[in-house]
Amino acid sequence: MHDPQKDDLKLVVKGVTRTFSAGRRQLEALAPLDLTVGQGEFVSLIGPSGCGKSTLFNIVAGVDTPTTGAVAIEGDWQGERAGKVGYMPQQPLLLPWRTAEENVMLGLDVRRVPQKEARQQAHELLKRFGLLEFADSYPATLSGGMRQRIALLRTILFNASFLLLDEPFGALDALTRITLQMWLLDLLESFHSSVLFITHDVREAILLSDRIYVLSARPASVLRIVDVDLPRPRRQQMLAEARAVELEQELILLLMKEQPL
Ligand SMILES: Nc1ncnc2c1ncn2[C@@H]1O[C@H](COP(=O)(O)OP(=O)(O)OP(=O)(O)O)[C@@H](O)[C@H]1O
Repeated sequence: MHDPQKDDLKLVVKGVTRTFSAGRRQLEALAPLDLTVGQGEFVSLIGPSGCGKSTLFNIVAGVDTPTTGAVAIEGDWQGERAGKVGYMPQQPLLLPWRTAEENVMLGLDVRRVPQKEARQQAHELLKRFGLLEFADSYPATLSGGMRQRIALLRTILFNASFLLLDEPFGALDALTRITLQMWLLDLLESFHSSVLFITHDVREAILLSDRIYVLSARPASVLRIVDVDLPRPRRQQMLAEARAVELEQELILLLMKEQPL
């Protein structure tokens, strides 16, 4: 499958379905699903629990294959997926025997960057994003928010150009979450990354995204595509402005229809 008109897109998901076999039962996780992410775009997926978001991520990352349909990264429908995306799963594992800096270096180790260069790059990144004082700390001594920052830097060093982030702030308290949202925006601005992002938090999706795909209950299909027409750079206070409140209401109403009682 080849569509030259879509070659300038970072990601094209076309007619993707995924059906799991659970014993003699068939479990349909994804209905035919289409979505795109443009170069440098931040796109969020929001939908009810268990609708199939992580399944879609696994397919885009190349960890799983679709039952039907296809995925293209940078216009390439056939090629190997692995290595083309920086994928941060819901519970990213930091290696407990490695310091924060050595964990950040992992993204480069996988790409076989020489140790000295990897350490230098990791060090620079920790410094640029305000984490240098934690460089020699082990994960067990870091707060949840700090661990997520380290995991995000590691993902960026693996592949900064296209990131799949599966609810990276889901387990954090509200204040830490807000701080990390702003930190992430700063990070992405430096790298001009394209991002596909999963969240359950409507306000988070509005603050960060250019576009939001609202997904139905399982099997996931696209209910609506919402353009977030708020200016950038984004600031937390914008969420109180009339347009943001309007978007929030629109999204909540859509999601409530999909939520089982
Ligand atoms: N390997 C598998 N075998 C069988 N069923 C699976 C498999 N992986 C996922 N599922 C099922 O597919 C459905 C979608 O799961 P998925 O984890 O993609 O949802 P999700 O939207 O990411 O959920 P959440 O929002 O809770 O993280 C669920 O019913 C899940 O039980």
